[in-house]
Amino acid sequence: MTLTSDMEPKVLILNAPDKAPSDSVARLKEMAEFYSIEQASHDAVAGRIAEAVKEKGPFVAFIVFINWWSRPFPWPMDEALVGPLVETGCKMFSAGGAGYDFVDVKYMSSKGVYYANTPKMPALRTADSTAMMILQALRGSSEREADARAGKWFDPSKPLAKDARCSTLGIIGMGNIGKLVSEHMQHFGMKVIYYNRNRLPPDEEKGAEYVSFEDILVRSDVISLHCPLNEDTRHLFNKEVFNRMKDGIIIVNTSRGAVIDENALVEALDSGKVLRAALDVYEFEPQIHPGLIASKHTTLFPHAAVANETFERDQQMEILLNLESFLKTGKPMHVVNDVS
Ligand SMILES: O=C(O)C(=O)CO
Repeated sequence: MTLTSDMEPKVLILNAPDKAPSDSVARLKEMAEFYSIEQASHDAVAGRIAEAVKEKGPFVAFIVFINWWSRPFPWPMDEALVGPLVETGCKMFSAGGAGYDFVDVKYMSSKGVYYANTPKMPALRTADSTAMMILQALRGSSEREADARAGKWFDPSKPLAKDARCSTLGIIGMGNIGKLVSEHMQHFGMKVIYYNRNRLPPDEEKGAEYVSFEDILVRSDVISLHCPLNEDTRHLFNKEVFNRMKDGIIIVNTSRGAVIDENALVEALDSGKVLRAALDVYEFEPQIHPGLIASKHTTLFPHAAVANETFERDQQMEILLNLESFLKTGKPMHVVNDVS
């Protein structure tokens, strides 16, 4: 759909884009009228949307400025939440996040409306943090730090750090984040193998070797997860799959918590099958499994791998670019479901 000049497009926003550069916001204000509602629970936001549609609609787009830390989330972004917008002609939805497991994309596609994510800006930060977490797990930094804080000097009888140069990294999911992690870790001398639904074109592999899922399990010393959460990947790592991995495997997860069965991971950490785990995401956020907190062999982040002082500015910009592209061409920049 292309917006014609005789239309005065209205855009509904959830929270203000308070970190985006003011000139980009001003530019968009010349292209559309904005109405905003505030973040709350799913049902409260559903009510606010229905009211806004009735009083100020119809809207052509709905964009959302919330980050991973501000609760309550209004998710899922489903028919109950956005139905009144869809039914009155809203054609584009966008929120921050490379992941979009909180969006009912099937519903949006069935209604011929776009969902646009922000794949680029989170990827840079998450890949940096993942590289740090892989190194931390290889070196057992949490155990070392706990010893130092407890006044215990270095004890070489404990398992020594693993050498990145002698280790193979298995990446599951070779999208924007997986590719950056592959490049980062090759700089530290790791051999990188990857599994993805489809093999990448050779010029995008950049030294990583495409292998089967089974090969990832049996050849990797470290496995880093970068796949989306969906029906196929929920509990991809379960008890039976952990058992097929090398003894002493290291698991790093900055994708989505539910890709791992957390009970099975805790069991595998306790038995030593998994030597260490470095995690940013959890099955039941914001709760962290008590077994992961109790384990000496975990490095834990509170879904903050993406967070740094420039992130919100850049993510808000990426959402605004989706909107700008939609207002100019009828199609957002980063569509997840190409309904055109
Ligand atoms: O971008 C995302 O999907 C995130 O979860 C950021 O950590």
